[in-house]
Amino acid sequence: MTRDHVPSLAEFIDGLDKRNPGQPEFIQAVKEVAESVLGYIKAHPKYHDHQILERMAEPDRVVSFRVCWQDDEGNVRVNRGYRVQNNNAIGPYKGGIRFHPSVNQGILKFLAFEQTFKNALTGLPMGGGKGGSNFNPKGKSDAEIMRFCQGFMTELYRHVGEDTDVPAGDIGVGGREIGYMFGQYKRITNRYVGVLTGKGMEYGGSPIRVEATGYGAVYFLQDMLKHVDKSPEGMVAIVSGSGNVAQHAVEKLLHLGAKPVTMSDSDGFIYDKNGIDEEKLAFVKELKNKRRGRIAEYAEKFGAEFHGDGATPWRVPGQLAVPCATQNEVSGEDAMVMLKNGAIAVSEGANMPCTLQAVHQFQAAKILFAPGKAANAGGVGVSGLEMSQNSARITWKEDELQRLLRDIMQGIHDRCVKYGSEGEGSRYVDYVKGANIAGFVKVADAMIAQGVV
Ligand SMILES: NC(=O)C1=CN([C@@H]2O[C@H](COP(=O)(O)OP(=O)(O)OC[C@H]3O[C@@H](n4cnc5c(N)ncnc54)[C@H](OP(=O)(O)O)[C@@H]3O)[C@@H](O)[C@H]2O)C=CC1
Ligand SMILES: O=C(O)CCC(=O)C(=O)O
Repeated sequence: MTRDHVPSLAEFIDGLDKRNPGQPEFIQAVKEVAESVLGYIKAHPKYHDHQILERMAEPDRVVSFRVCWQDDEGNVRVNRGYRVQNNNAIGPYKGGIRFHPSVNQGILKFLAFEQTFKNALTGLPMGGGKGGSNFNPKGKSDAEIMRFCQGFMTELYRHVGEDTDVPAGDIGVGGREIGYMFGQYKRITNRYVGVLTGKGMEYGGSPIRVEATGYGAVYFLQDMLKHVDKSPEGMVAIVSGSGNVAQHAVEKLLHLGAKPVTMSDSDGFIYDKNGIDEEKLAFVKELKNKRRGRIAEYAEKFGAEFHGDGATPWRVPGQLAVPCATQNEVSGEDAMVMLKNGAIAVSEGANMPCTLQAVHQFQAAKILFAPGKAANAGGVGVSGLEMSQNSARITWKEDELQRLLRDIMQGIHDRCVKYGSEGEGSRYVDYVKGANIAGFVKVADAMIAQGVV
């Protein structure tokens, strides 16, 4: 690539594809960003001179390791663990750990790349990383989970630290797993530091970290609606997932007077025409967080519909959609049906839940569409605040954190509007473009200031 030739999208993706074979999710995540920023790079040649996008799309480091553990029958089991440290131009690497059988290097590279932009959007000093393992926590006993977490941290501890890389939870990793990993880090290093976020309140956690991702995604939805003089009150909301993010998205939708009617897990989804209320949500929390059961039980208990065989809820009519399960759960076809059914706003609680085809459908229809790197940044935002509290060895009050989360989400919305507005005479904001350019500029300027490294 010559210095005076900014690559076309096709040229850029062709090179990326060749360098990253068999990693479709990573290519997809980078392509979505490249679609937004290549024009901006053309207009600001310093970013091309410094090869910023090419550098951002090549992780600083990918660590892969063996995790050995023993199951309850005494069998030795082997899994693969990873940490992808994508970019630390604006702060220590930061991002969750995922335990799911689908985890591979390409999926973690996509998540670490997204995280770099997301963390920049929060306005806090955090670089981007992500880790995980192909370990399947489903059906494992508590003792097996503990032994696996200890095995995972026995290698990971060399690569993380409160000023180096600070992991947190993600799919399959919640408070229980963070506790076991924190205990093992402390045992190996004999140091009591904020090396992980999402910790329990008894040992350095932050108020509202548990709620922050789901609440934040709904705050972002509220801000997008407010920008066009609307509010979520009275609107029907389609939610997927039933884990941490989905539960708190449903909770905040209820606070704001919306009517959530669906939730899901990998077996299928429930459709409750009467609406999921506080009491029904309390049942889901107990089912998923304590008994670790399946969402189908909701349908039996409350007489709602259950659609099995891994069905997703996107054909259920509703004005609002908050996908909170996993990547690529909303196809282009789903998007068409949602638009036909009257969807006016989509806020991605999960990371990249919409395929690129779905994103293009929403952009073409000019509905309100918030990409995950903007909409679900509340979780990592409060993680950043947990890091600050740990450094100062204090815990702030819950209402202060509630206020700070609201401010962070408002700040992200404003940054998206700054770079994603269509211009005079139009109120339409392309939040994908806005989030990508705002995140890019912040990281890019820091990289340029720090030289060719
Ligand atoms: N936790 C956080 O703070 C943040 C999470 N996110 C993103 O939000 C999403 C959900 O995370 P979180 O709620 O923490 O995870 P949880 O593990 O708490 O819940 C995940 C939910 O998604 C479902 N799910 C997972 N994988 C699949 C799949 N392949 N197909 C269908 N359903 C699936 C799970 O069902 P089942 O139990 O059957 O697998 C479960 O209902 C992820 O994309 C994550 O990256 C983003 C920002 C922060
Ligand atoms: O809280 C964190 O550090 C990261 C949360 C996360 O994994 C994400 O934002 O996708």
